Amino acid sequence: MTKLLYLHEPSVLHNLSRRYGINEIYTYTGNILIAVNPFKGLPELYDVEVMEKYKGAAIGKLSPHVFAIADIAYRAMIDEGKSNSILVSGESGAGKTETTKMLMRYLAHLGGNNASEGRSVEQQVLESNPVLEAFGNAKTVRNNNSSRFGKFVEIQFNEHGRISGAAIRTYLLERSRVCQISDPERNYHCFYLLCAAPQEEIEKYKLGNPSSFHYLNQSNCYDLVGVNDAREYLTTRRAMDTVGISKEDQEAIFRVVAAILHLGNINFAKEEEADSSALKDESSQFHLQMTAELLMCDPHSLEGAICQRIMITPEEIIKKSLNPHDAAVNRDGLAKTIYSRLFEWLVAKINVSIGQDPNSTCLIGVLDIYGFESFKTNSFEQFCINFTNEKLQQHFNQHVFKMDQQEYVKEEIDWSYIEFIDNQDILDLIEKKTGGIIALLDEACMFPKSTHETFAQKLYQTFKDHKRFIKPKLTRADFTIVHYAGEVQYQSDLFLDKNKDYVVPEHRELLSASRCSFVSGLFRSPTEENAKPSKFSAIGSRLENAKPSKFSSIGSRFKGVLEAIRIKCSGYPTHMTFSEFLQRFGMLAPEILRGDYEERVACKWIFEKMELTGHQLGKTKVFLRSGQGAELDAHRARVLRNSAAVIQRHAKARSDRKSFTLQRQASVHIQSHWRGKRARKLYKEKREDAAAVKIQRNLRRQLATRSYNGIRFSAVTLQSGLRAMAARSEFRSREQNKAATALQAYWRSHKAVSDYKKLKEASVVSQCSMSERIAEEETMNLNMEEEETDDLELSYDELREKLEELKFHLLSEKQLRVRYKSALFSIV
Ligand SMILES: Nc1ncnc2c1ncn2[C@@H]1O[C@H](COP(=O)(O)OP(=O)(O)OP(=O)(O)O)[C@@H](O)[C@H]1O
Repeated sequence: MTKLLYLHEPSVLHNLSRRYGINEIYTYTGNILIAVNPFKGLPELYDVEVMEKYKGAAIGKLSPHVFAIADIAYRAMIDEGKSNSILVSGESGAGKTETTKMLMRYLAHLGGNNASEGRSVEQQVLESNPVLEAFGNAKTVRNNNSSRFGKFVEIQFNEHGRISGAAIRTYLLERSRVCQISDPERNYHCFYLLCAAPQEEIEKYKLGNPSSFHYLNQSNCYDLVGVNDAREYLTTRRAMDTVGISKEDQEAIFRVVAAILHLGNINFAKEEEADSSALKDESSQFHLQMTAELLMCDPHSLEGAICQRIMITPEEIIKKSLNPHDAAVNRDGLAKTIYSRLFEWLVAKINVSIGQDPNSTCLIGVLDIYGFESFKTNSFEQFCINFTNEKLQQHFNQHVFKMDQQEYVKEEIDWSYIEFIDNQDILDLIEKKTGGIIALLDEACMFPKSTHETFAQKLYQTFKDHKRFIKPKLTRADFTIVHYAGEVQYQSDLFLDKNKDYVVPEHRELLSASRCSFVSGLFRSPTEENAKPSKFSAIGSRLENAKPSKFSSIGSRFKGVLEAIRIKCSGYPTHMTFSEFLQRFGMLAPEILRGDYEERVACKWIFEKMELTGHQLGKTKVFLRSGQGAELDAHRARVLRNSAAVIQRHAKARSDRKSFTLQRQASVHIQSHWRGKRARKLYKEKREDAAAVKIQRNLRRQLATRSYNGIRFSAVTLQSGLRAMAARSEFRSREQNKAATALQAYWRSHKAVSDYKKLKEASVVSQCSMSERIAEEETMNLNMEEEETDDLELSYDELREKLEELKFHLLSEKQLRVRYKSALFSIV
């Protein structure tokens, strides 16, 4: 925004709307971040990756973002060891609460713990939100879940930059809402939640439809679109459990909430006696009974505390009856007191549950407070809110501008006075100890006879010539203040009642005597105890404490934004002493640092080297134009980055070398082991192979031997078989030969026998024939010669001899036969 060529409302608006059109909802204005509510989820804008990107990133390097603001606050806290605060401001519905949550999420991301021991602090802060919202938020015209209180969340860090505790402080709870609402708004969520509670609780507290209660039926809005009150009731109960509120305390809390609803239904009627009132009807009687029952106090005392007022005068104590109107105002006062005490109790309980770190060195505060408000009807709440914003604006002016200009004079630098809206006169008008609006209001509250009209008259009288105060025409009790952001007309009618924040003594007496320790405990705060009964702590005067320690804001009323841009562009927002400057930026020119130069000269040289112009060098300080600090920081970051790179390179090289050597050693070790193992394995394998070869060889040999033996055996067997066969065949053939020989012999002998027989037969035949022939011849011879008969006889003898020879031959044939038989037998 500070770089816009023309700086006026249209160009700023145009810039914002163009950026909004491309979902760039954030815009920088110097160190202020303007956030435009997108009214739609942009989850990609807030995820963890985005957080990581913004971690330590130089401002302006990335798109403007709420994380960048949190990052600056955190880094500054770590670097300088100083606490920081971030102010989140804007009108209702602008997105303050959402932005606060984002800031806390980012801070938790940077400094969060691992939460190894139960829930982390940041988690507990976020978990307490539903409780705070149920009791401190309500539907307004602009926001269905509008926070009706200001909040300062203090996140404490330990020396290591880790979150070590947190505290929530609340401001300006809108008390009047408890008794008064206008259509279409709602009262605090908790009333509707309780009316939607489970049936047994409804019966226990004698509740019913919200429309039956005066404090709720002043508006026609009972339900919220998309919100289920019954479910929200259970969620709130669960959140109460988480925060550590016991079941008894929870029961007491809702009993008190129910009592307030019944209290609102107690109505009054005029008594016969002037200026006195009594309960209007039976219904009021019932509600009084119920209120007393729920608050566990005496119903008569309750009635007395509402319808009467005790006046303490130096002479005596007077009990004054109140008229019905005043009794109703008194009743509402009691309701508001109880409710605000209840809210304070819840905040205190949450703080105990979250836990503070007493040793915390630094903190980051996030102040979530309404911005400037101007409505059709502006009452005391708007007055307080606008006063707060005036104070914040003053702080901003002081911080950025007023103090600067004083410094310029002191440092004798060249500068021209820059006009700026100094709101000191408005602050004087409001808060001046004597005669300021708040002082006059407190004064009016102290006088029983004062009315808002007498108060207004006093204002008109006192400030008739004040240029920031206007008495509007045609009104008797309104007044207008010209705030830095514009004119606002206030209606003073409820100023007195709303400013009376003191607890009426009768109310305190009544409730501190409650049989319920929770209720009596609400009215037993040490500060209250010490307070004098006649004094009260007016809300208006208490506001002065709302001061953040350092200004770093997000958003502002539009006029404030323009003013901020203008101031940013015109002055010298950054100053630092020469030595601070040299300490921070000396590294940009180390050669100068090494020389023994005067500090001022050294600073000048650095500017020359960086080719920066527009700055100023005072007597002891350097004054930088807007953006020059960031520019120098960017150079410094570059030098640091480069140095860091060199250091890292060396460190990495060293550590790498070391780890390399170690690794090498280790790998050698491993390799040698490996080789040894491998060698052993190989050797083993070889041995196994060799053994296998040997076994195989042996086996083969065995096999060969066995088969050789087998073959030999077979051969021998075969041979012997063959031989036996041969022998047998030889033997057989010999036997056969023998037999054949025998046979032949036999055959021959047989043949010889047969031949012999044949021969014998032939010889017999021939002999016979011969004998016959001889006989014939002899017969012939005998016949012829007688003497030849003797010869024949002789020849017969001879024949007989021959026969004898043949017989001999026959004998030998027998022998042959025997021989043959024996030969035959041996063959077989
Ligand atoms: N950054 C955001 N992204 C998306 N929606 C947002 C964002 N900021 C605000 N909203 C929407 O706007 C609504 C109102 O925001 P929020 O309650 O934070 O306003 P507020 O300024 O705290 O209002 P009030 O002063 O009334 O409490 C939220 O409920 C949410 O829907």
